Amino acid sequence: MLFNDYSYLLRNILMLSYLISCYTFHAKLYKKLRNRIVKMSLLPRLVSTSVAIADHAGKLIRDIMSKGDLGIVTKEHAKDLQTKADRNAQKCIIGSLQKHFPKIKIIGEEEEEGTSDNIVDPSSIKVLDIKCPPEYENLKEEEVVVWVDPLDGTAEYTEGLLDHVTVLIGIATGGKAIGGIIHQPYYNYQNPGSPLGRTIWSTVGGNFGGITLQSPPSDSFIVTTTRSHSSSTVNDAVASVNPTQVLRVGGAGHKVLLLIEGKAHAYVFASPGCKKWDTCAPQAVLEAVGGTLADISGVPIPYDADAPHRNSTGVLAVASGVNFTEVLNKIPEHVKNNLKA
Ligand SMILES: Nc1ncnc2c1ncn2[C@@H]1O[C@H](COP(=O)(O)O)[C@@H](O)[C@H]1OP(=O)(O)O
Ligand SMILES: [Mg+2]
Ligand SMILES: [Mg+2]
Ligand SMILES: [Mg+2]
Repeated sequence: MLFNDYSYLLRNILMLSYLISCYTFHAKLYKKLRNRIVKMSLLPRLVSTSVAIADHAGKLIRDIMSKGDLGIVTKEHAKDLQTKADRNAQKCIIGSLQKHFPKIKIIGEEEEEGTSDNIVDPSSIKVLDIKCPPEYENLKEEEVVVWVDPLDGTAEYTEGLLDHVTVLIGIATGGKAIGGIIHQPYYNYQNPGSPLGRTIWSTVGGNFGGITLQSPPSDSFIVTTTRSHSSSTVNDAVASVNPTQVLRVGGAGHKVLLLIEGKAHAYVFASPGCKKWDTCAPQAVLEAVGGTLADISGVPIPYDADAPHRNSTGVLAVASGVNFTEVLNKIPEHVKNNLKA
């Protein structure tokens, strides 16, 4: 009896010391990771944190779709939709960015402000191997503008074209896009067994991750453009660059991923429909891999806090290795002038 009591006590002591050592180990690891992220300069810290935030927003987007009540409303016109997923993802992204970076300027597509629910837990932030170009080593929060599109490809989301959907977080300073996060919440959704969703990140002049750069075929010229916001000017611009194939797909983020993965040579959108939150993150990711994105006349798009939200002069982008000027020179004057008017 006495022996049993002792062995019971001994077992409990061993168990308790095991639990304490596990706790101490994890607490030390957590502290080490936190210290690493706190010691990083602002740009890599903002990119690493935004990757975790975009992943979390992607989960919210999938949850809303799986529950089936999308809460669709129209905004400025019949083809300008908003769902509960756009609203909830925006609240999560803005709330989380404000909590971690209180002094940065954040401009989001939707009216929703950040809330304290669904804030990204610091333990979900992984320290990624992000290179900070030397000119941004001493960047301050007050100098940064973040353009947020909580759900790009809303029309396609409502129609079940789920791989067209992305979450876009674009980081800008001095009017330039310098970092981007593109999260594709439904990547692989048609390949059960493969990991669902992926996140691509970049710093311009630094590095990128989450995607493998591939060159488009050299014996064709594939153009990607809108599927849900077409017009005669949009179609004239596409025809003018003599495509061998036209991929009409949704979302600015999705189209730029096609350029990076070698599935298209150029993205041509001669329409004032895209806004700064549609292009900032895609531009930063595309430029980090050697591609180019500007307006339909080749003029750089400004990303300062006071820049007009609308990209009224359209979008023209090419994959890495494609000559931007050659494509630009084929865009007719009447297309450029239509957008200037
Ligand atoms: N006419 C428009 N009205 C509202 N949003 C537009 C319009 N044209 C483009 N967009 C935005 O730009 C993205 C890319 O355009 P498209 O898919 O037509 O090529 C769209 O997914 C949409 O972003 P969002 O879905 O975030 O509202
Ligand atoms: Mg929208
Ligand atoms: Mg968008
Ligand atoms: Mg959107």
